[in-house]
Amino acid sequence: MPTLGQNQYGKAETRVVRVVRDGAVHHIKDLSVSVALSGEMDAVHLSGSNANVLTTDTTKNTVYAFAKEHGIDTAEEFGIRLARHFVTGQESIHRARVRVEEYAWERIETAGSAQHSFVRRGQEVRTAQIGYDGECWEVISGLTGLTVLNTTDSEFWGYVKDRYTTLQEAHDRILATDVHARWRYGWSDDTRPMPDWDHGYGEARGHLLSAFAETYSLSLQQTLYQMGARVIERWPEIDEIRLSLPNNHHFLVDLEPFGLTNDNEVYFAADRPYGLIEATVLRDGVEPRIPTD
Ligand SMILES: O=c1[nH]c(=O)c2[nH]c(=O)[nH]c2[nH]1
Repeated sequence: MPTLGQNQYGKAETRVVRVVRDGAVHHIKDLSVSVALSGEMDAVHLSGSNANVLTTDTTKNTVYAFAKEHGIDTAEEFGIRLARHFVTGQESIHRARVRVEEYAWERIETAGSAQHSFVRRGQEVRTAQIGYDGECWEVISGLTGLTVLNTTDSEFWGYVKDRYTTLQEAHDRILATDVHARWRYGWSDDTRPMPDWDHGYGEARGHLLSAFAETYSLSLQQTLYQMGARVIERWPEIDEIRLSLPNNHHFLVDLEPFGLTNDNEVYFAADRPYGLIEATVLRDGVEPRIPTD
């Protein structure tokens, strides 16, 4: 009989919006929560007994009930509360992974006094992944869709040239990317105080942006390393960071047919294909744990 390998189950992408009404001033949290549980699940796969199964419908309901009962402070705190509940609440469940995406809303400031209108903040999404096995915690926070661009201080030359190479060397190019970053906290033991998740997010985001802006880049790879290294050097709570950076190519348009020069002024922004530059940056002596895919 073939062997059952790794398995997990749960409700994916439960969308929960929690409104807190502080008089006329309202606050909003908008999350997508994906739960994956694993444990003693041989029987459900092999014999069809559901006796050990906490249903995915229940995991969805728990997300909504916890939003009401405990509120949503940070994505990380909410994920930790859920993971703890599933692992400690059911004997058959040994491990929980909770992934959270948070969509940021900003208040629309108006002349009047209304405090209940919001606008989505760009494409940026905050992410958190919580792992818990009943003993150790693993918190990987991050962001996607943070789009950045430098109009100078970027070169790319001196690369391998084979018979298929046509790329022209660039001594002053646009460098643009959509930052996808995941960073892993050293915190894993809940007898120790938890990091301040919101503060950590602000620190990591700020260091990523300042390193992107301040690096004179000879390749996106070099910029990536500088961004990751800056987070590791400046934020001691983070042990590992993985960055995935698409190279959003900006090609100079040939204006010669129109009798015009193009002195690094007019570009064609290509959306695909794109170079994809990915790497992990680690604190010295730390083992990598963030998945590479
Ligand atoms: O920063 C870059 N790194 C590359 O590896 C690469 N390859 C390429 O075609 N353009 C670029 N730019």
